[in-house]
Amino acid sequence: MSDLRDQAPGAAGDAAPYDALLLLSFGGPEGPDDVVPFLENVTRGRGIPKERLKEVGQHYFLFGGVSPINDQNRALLDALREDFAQNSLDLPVHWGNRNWAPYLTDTLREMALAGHRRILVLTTSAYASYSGCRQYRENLADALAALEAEGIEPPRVDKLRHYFNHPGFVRPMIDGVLASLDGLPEEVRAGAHLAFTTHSIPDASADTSGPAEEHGRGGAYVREHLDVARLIADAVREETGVERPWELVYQSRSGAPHIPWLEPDICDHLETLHGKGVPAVVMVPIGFVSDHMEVLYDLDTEATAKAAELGLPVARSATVGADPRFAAAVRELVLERAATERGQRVERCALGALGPSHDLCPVGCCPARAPRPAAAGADSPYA
Ligand SMILES: CC1=C(CCC(=O)O)c2cc3nc(cc4[nH]c(cc5[nH]c(cc1n2)c(C)c5CCC(=O)O)c(CCC(=O)O)c4C)C(CCC(=O)O)=C3C
Ligand SMILES: [Fe+2]
Repeated sequence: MSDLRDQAPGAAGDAAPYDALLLLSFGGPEGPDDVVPFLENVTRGRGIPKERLKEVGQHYFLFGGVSPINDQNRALLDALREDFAQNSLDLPVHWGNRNWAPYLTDTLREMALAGHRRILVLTTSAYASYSGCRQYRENLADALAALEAEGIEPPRVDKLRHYFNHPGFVRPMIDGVLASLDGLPEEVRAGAHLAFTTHSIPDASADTSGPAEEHGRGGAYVREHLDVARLIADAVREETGVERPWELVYQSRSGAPHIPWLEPDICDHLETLHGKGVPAVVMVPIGFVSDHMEVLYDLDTEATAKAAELGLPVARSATVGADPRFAAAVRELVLERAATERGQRVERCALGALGPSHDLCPVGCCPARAPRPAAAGADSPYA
């Protein structure tokens, strides 16, 4: 039976009970003097070897000490505001980061003082994992605790569901792969492999990613990436009429060498494919929402140099960035969640085999090594 309230006039642009959207991201340095303090923020208490930090610092210095992530978030903010305005969704959009200015606590304080009481959070991470989900929820809990300590009533925060399988996230990447294939020399195009790539994480955090009942080898993190990779590979096959082999591989490993992280690494993978006589490869960075430093350095610089050394033609396909289809997807997710919170039944759009992700992370979802308070989940100490 259809719920009449679903069709109520005016409901299309109604974000109630939410009164603001918060874009929550990683943050990055904006000049050479920022690089070391930024890396200190990122790695505080996380046991990254000094050598690795020096190396990663060099990646930033190679680009003038400027991470691309902040300008990409500014572009996403513009795209969201434009999409909301064009679709009569009256919802202010704010921005705060985990590791660099504008810091999350400062943004939340401004939002609370401006009177926002129910805030919906969009993170720049599409998949389940400790780094991409729970750690942001811990950051939210820390920020809310800081406001409380200042005598400010903390607003209520909810987090949008994972959007890895939303068509507004997947479709732009399909088009990116098609464009990359077009850019390859014609004689190698049909034989090109697709190498889907994402951030490596420790095996132990992959295995415990997602809700507890989904834990197991690779966990939700690997399963979600495999689902997106298969969706893109299927669409590309349908649209080009060519069956291309594909694999999910990893990049940007850090941590101590004796701790197992997800493999194979993209560079080793390129070497393996070259050894097998594969004529070309499209690297598809499905793990990244925009062209982060991991994309500019680890793929466009390091892996591309490796391929040149091998004499293997490669292309790197586009990330979603501020694509208007992604902005529209965020609007749909906001309206979906708002309607759900109002007790209405809504369609939850999702492609692939896994279905729409949960709204509320259950207890035991993507656990931390050392438990800490996390907001916007079933185990949140806040309402
Ligand atoms: C899964 C995942 C994402 C994707 C989801 C998401 O987007 O959140 C992501 C994103 C990002 N990671 C970033 C940068 C860094 N990540 C590091 C370290 C680590 N990342 C990890 C995982 C992830 N990271 C892990 C398990 C570590 C080990 C230490 C720890 O357990 O915390 C380090 C320390 C040095 C190093 O070891 O590499 C840096 C500098 C930037 C900014 C890039 C820019 O400036 O454009 C972004 C978007
Ligand atoms: Fe990272």
